[in-house]
Amino acid sequence: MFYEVVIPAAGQGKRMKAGKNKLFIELIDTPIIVYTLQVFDRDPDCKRIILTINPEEESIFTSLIEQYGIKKVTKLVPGGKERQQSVFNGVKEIKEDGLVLVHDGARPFIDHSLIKRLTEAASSHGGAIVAVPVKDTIKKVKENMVIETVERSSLWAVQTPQAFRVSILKKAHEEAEKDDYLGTDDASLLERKGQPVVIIEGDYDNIKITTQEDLYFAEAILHKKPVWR
Ligand SMILES: Nc1ccn([C@@H]2O[C@H](COP(=O)(O)OP(=O)(O)OP(=O)(O)O)[C@@H](O)[C@H]2O)c(=O)n1
Ligand SMILES: C[C@](O)(CO)[C@H](O)COP(=O)(O)O
Repeated sequence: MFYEVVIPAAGQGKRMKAGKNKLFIELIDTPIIVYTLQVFDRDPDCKRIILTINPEEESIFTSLIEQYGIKKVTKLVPGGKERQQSVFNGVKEIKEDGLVLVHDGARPFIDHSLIKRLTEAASSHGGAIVAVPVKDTIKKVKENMVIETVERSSLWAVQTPQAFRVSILKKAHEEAEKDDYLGTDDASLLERKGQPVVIIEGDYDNIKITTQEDLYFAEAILHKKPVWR
């Protein structure tokens, strides 16, 4: 299944405390965002990459795309204050009502077989996301007091890519914008309107590089599975 991918890369990396967009931090010798871009650039099913960026970082992105020979980035789109706005700005660039994947620039460790399973599920259900079963016990806490232990067997830690029919995702974003609703992932914009979303079991290696600790997890993953090198 052919698809287009929107990669939100316009964040500030505040939790990384690196004083810059964390996507430019190098893992071994290559910036995080390059690993992510290369996965899709090398996927024959990927028709094009739409990258949403902070316009002040355009020259950095442009030189990385050139230096690493990334071919499928057809558009650098200005991101927004929130991830959701960055994604929507990217989705608006898509004219055909085919399949679109939304994938965090901060998640470099995904592979083509998982993408294939995801796009097949999305083409028959309208929306599909990657997730892994939660391993920790999760509790709801209020003012430092535990108020509820959440039944773990039904909990999944959601990742990206998230795959959708373009028209369904566009409508969900339009409605969320109209309702001033902000979600932390794109699937939540469909869920709130009763749209079906299926889960595909992914991989614990598919981490989102968010805080300093994730950098050494990431280097360990790269050494274990150099497929991304
Ligand atoms: N306004 C935003 C916020 C986030 N992102 C992107 O969405 C992905 C997931 O967001 P996150 O991991 O939270 O990145 P940051 O927002 O940069 O991190 P922080 O919240 O720590 O600032 C990242 O690739 C990030 O670049 C984006 O395009 N636009
Ligand atoms: C979309 C996501 O990666 C799914 O887990 C996550 O919600 C992004 O959250 P962030 O705070 O924008 O990184």
